This record gives sequence, C-alpha cells and structure tokens, in this order.
Amino acid sequence: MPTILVTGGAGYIGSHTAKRLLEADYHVVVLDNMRTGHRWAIERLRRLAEQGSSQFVFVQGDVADTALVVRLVHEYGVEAAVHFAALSLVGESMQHPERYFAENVAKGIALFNALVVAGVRYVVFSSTAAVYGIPERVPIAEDTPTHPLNPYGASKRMLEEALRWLGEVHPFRSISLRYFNAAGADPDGWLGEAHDPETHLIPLAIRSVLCPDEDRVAQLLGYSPTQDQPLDRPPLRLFGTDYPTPDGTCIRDYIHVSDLAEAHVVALEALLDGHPTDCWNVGTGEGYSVRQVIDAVERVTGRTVPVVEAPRRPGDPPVLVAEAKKLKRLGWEPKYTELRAIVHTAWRWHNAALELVPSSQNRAI
Ligand SMILES: NC(=O)c1ccc[n+]([C@@H]2O[C@H](COP(=O)([O-])OP(=O)(O)OC[C@H]3O[C@@H](n4cnc5c(N)ncnc54)[C@H](O)[C@@H]3O)[C@@H](O)[C@H]2O)c1
Ligand SMILES: O=c1ccn([C@@H]2O[C@H](COP(=O)(O)OP(=O)(O)O[C@H]3O[C@H](CO)[C@H](O)[C@H](O)[C@H]3O)[C@@H](O)[C@H]2O)c(=O)[nH]1
Repeated sequence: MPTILVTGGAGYIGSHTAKRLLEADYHVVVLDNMRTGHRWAIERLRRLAEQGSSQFVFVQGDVADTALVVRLVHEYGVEAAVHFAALSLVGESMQHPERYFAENVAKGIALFNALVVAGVRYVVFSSTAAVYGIPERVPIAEDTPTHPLNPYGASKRMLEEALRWLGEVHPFRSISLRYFNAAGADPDGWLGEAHDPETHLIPLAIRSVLCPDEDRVAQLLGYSPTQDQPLDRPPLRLFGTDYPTPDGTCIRDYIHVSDLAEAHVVALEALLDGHPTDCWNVGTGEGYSVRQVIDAVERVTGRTVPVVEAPRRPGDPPVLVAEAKKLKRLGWEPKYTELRAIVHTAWRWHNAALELVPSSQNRAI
C-alpha cells in the first residue's frame, strides 16, 4: 500500500484521518510541529499501527522545513500527502491576518514546493466552507463563487489557487476538501476534539454542563481544578438570535469527523486513480440551528445547557449547508446524519478521554 504524508496528523481532524488511513492499510508518516497537536493522539495511532500491518512514523517538525519534507519523501517513499497543518481560528485571523498568510499560505506553498521537488504528485488539502463567505444560495454547490470574509478563509482560497496552478504546470494533482463544520469524535473512543482555546459550538456546549473534575478533555489539555486558576465555567454564549432563520439562530452543516476522515480516503483514491485537480464540499446536506445543537446536547447529556444570549459574532453567515455532489458521485455517503448521534460521540469522548491514555500521557505537551 502507498505511504501517505499527513501534515497536522496530531490534531483533531488529522489524527482521525490518520487512523482511517491506517485502518485502510496505508502506511502513514505524520509531520506535525505540535503547536496545537497532541502526544496522546500520536501514541494512540502508534498503538493502532502495531495491531495491524501498516507502518506508522511520527516526525516532529514544520511543514515549511523543505529539507525535512524532501528527506521524508525519499526515506519513506511517500506517494501522496494530506495537508491539515494550519492555524484555523477565524477570530484570531481578523486580529492578526499576517499570521495566517505566514503560517498557512507561505508555509503551505513551501510544503507544496518541497513535494513537487521530491516528486510527490498527489495532495489532498484541508480547505473550508469559509472560502464561500456569504453564499448566493443554499445548499452551497461546489461551483458557487468564493468570497471569503476573513483572512483564514482567504488563506485557504489562496492555497486552493496555488494547487490549481501547480497542477496546470507540473505532473501534480490535488483535491481541496471544503469542510463544513467538523464535529464529534472517533466512535471507538480512541481520539477526539481538544482545541485550546476551544471556539466550536458542540464542545463548548458540552463543557458548559461539566463540572471541572468531570472535564477529561480540559484535564488532557493540562487544566486541573487543583491548579491556581480554577476552571472558568462560563455559560454558553449564543451568538445572535435575530438571523433570518426559523428560530433566529445560525444554521450549520455538522459533518462527523469519521465521515470527514473517510472523505480524505475517497479523495486520495480518486487521485491515485487519475482524478483531475478539483475542489469538493464535505458536508451532510442537513442544516441544524444553534438552538437545535443546544437541544441535542441537553438530550444526550440529560443536563441543562446554561445559555446567555449574546450579539451576533462578526463574520458569521446565517446559513451554511453543503451540497456534496462530487463526493457522493464517488459513492461517499455520511454515516452520521443525525445531530444527536454526532453529539453522542463527542459526549463519550469528553467523558472518557482521560482513561484512554496512560497517566504519563495525560497532558498535552
Ligand atoms: N475544525 C474544523 O471545523 C475545520 C473546518 C474547516 C477546515 N478545517 C481545517 O482542517 C485542518 C485541521 O483542523 P483541526 O481542527 O484538526 O486543527 P488542529 O489545530 O487540531 O490540528 C492542526 C495540526 O497542525 C499542526 N500544525 C500547525 N501548523 C503546523 C506547521 N507549520 N507544521 C507542522 N504542523 C503544524 C498542529 O500542531 C496540529 O496538530 C486545518 O487546516 C483547518 O483549517 C477545520
Ligand atoms: O460559543 C459559541 C460558539 C459558536 N456559536 C455559534 O455556533 C455556530 C457554529 O460555530 P463554530 O464556531 O462551531 O463553527 P463555525 O461555523 O464558526 O466555523 C467552522 O466552520 C467554518 C466553515 O463553515 C470554518 O471552516 C471554521 O474553520 C470552522 O471552525 C455559529 O453560528 C456560531 O455563532 C455560538 O453561538 N456560541
């Protein structure tokens, strides 16, 4: 089986995709600088590989280290890359756009350059629905014009364009996957979402109903109620109740991280089979409002989410729902279309995270 370079494989979506690749018998080389990645995720992947026949290698380093990337390609016979490594906080990108152009655009281009030089011909790239900005119509088709509203979305759009031109000139093809809202956790309980800071709705809603000593994910990230700073347990802020939607709150398309991981395998196999360079949406086609998410969290946890209504968050489009025609044409179908099922996997992860790793691994680096 081919060897796949997975940049950002110690992070949320990258680790779930690396797991899926190992399960599909690919060999995996993870390159991650551990800026937001997790040692425990790497340890879980290593253990998974030991149980099967795939080779798993973790290298701590930066995607912009051209010599390192070229060496890894040659040493491990890398045939394709899946590029997750990036900064992805929309709010931060509005405050420090230069960071997003340096970390995402400049480093992404350095990586693609190294891959082309080393002879890698296939890349699957983590793009985002944020490239569309406020779409002309919903569900959003893949040929919808892109007008990103923030430097984060712009940085992803620029890399899509760079990939397109690399494909025009070199024997090189790519698929950019425009994810909608990644959510949930590995149903086996091996991996899950642990961003720091966390900005996403589902993990924040779950954390709002947990006592500090119940919050295994916070403890994995190194917070503990015994530390000087007790865990802050603010209520969930509901950003905007006056949107032109049935209940006044924003509607999003929540795509389970395992379905997302599977989409990367489909994209990779399509490229290996000769598929041309393209951009594909990854979403379920089902939209849920913020209030519906809160309701799902309450039903799954059996607890009341403490909510305060807050003004709209700048830059939030009212409705983002995908039309994922291109993926579906290749046989991909999301398994998780029910919001409650997605939330259930996230709830399990928040409850179980700490028990999953040996005590020496119980903290992020
Ligand atoms: N989470 C979402 O809902 C979502 C939605 C759309 C797109 N995306 C994109 O998906 C990708 C993964 O997102 P995530 O939520 O898993 O993020 P994450 O922060 O959990 O993972 C990113 C990983 O990349 C690593 N990394 C960052 N910069 C690096 C560099 N220069 N060199 C090497 N490693 C580096 C980090 O250490 C981390 O392990 C990102 O590109 C993000 O923009 C995420
Ligand atoms: O504390 C919170 C957090 C979020 N929300 C609301 O919940 C919805 C979902 O917000 P998330 O922050 O979970 O996700 P976003 O839709 O803002 O962003 C996600 O999807 C985008 C594309 O749609 C980008 O890809 C981005 O990287 C990814 O995080 C939004 O309406 C947001 O306003 C709240 O009300 N309170």
